[in-house]
Amino acid sequence: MIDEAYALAERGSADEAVRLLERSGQDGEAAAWLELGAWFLSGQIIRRDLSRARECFRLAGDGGDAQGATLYRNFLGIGVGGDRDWPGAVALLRRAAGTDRDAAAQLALLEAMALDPEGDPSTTFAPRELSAAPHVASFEGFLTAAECDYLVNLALPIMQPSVVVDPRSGAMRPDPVRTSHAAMLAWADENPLVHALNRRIAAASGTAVTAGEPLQLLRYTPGQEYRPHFDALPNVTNQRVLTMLVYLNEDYEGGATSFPKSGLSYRGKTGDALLFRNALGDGRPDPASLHAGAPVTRGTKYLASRWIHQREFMPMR
Ligand SMILES: O=C(O)CCC(=O)C(=O)O
Ligand SMILES: [Fe+2]
Repeated sequence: MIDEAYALAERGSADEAVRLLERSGQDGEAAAWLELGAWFLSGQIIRRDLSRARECFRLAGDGGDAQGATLYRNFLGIGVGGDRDWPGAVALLRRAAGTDRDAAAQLALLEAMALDPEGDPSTTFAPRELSAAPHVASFEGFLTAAECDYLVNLALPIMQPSVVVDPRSGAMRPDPVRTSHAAMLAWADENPLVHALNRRIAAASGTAVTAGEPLQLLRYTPGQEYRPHFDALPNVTNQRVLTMLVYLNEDYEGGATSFPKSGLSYRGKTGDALLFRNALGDGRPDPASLHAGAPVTRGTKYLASRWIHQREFMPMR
């Protein structure tokens, strides 16, 4: 039936393909709702419609599809395709935790956090200033060791060679400047635990959580590095003004984050975070923000990286 829907869409009958998936969904085929939700989310076969995607994932989950249930819960926790309902997302997580090990792991970590009813940290963060130009600050013990382990285990099965933004075309492509592997936690992978960590990053950096690009989890094995580069992009109107890095482990050698213009070099312990400013007041890249991840010489370095823009990065409706 899903093959049939694809065949219809390829022949130009996308509306008919949608109706076919809807009919199978109504007949109890939960996988049809999941498929249709994916179509509405990607926008490749039919026009992107995030609220319809969210509704399809809800129907898939209600029909017993575990992936649909996960996607609906993630969208509810973030606020994609409709109102954000944090208590609702946590309640769904609690209901799933009996049979779903990942849901149980998320719930245990969330319950150990001091969060307000919206999922924002109820504590404040004290940065330690490391350098004024470029502006760099650290937050020691920003994530717990258990939170770091959770992120590493989440990333391992979905790691891909890292990409960079091509400054001419704007497209993402692999480049020898960045030889690590990375997992990008887009909305579908931004589960309530990841979302709570993104809100912690937003609170500590004094930014809106919607201004962040998807959290990236990076893995560097010996010889891999991120050569000197700027996170800020030339000629954009919604600049990547800040970067937050969180060091997820410490049992490796080499791999320090360094700022060649100021001579600052930082190697966080497990759970430490580094926040730096990439742009000048007017949004132009700050030349002093040049930085690098030095080659790892032994062991494996795991890092979480979040690029933060001036305004909302991607509309959620
Ligand atoms: O690996 C590092 O220490 C630097 C990572 C980095 O520069 C980035 O993710 O933008
Ligand atoms: Fe960077």
